[in-house]
Amino acid sequence: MNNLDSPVIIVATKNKGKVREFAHAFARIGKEVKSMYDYPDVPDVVEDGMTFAENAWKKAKAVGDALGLPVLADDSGLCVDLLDGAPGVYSARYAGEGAADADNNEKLLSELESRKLGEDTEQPLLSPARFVCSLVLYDPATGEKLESYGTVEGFITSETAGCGGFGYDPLFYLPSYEKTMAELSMDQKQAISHRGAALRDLMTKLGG
Ligand SMILES: O=c1nc[nH]c2c1ncn2[C@H]1C[C@H](O)[C@@H](COP(=O)(O)OP(=O)(O)OP(=O)(O)O)O1
Ligand SMILES: [Mg+2]
Repeated sequence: MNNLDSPVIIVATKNKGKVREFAHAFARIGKEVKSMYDYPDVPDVVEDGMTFAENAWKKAKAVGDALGLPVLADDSGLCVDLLDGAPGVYSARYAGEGAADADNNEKLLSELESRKLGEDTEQPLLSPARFVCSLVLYDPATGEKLESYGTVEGFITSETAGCGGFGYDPLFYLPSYEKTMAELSMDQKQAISHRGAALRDLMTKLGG
């Protein structure tokens, strides 16, 4: 598998936050990122897998085969201990199909608050949680598939803070920074995030 030799990396995503992060990461090694916004005719992929890895593979396979070009797919999400790992693979549609990030964040807080009835709801850190990212690089010419994985541990906090990042970042608190993920710079997020870790894992597996 040597498709990272190409000057253009196609990422099988319509998430603009992911596109920004991949563009930033790959720019460091002189690569341009294209996304599904550059290939509007590629149909949406049904993400009905039971795991992040399964969904990443579904996206990579469907888009790679449709384009006849190597692609990178990302399936990621948030797993919250107090919610037994939810929203997990349902993170993007936690508040319903087509939900906006703000709706999902609100749903997360209301679910956590309802679980904590009778306890001290004033406490700012509601539950330990982790972000998870599965990446799949797929080359339809050879059928080769390379998988990587990354996580980051934190806590869900009771009030949103910060306007960087995307998704659940404003509620994801990192004790070592005393900040939410949305208060970090893109470089800081990349250094510690599930996506940054999965990208480093991928680079290692590609041999550098
Ligand atoms: O770094 C992150 N910071 C905050 N939230 C995040 C992050 N990474 C994933 N998430 C959340 C957002 C979304 O609710 C779900 C991903 O769902 P996921 O299906 O992988 O992506 P998506 O539907 O937004 O775009 P696409 O499938 O086209 O890649 O997890
Ligand atoms: Mg999705």
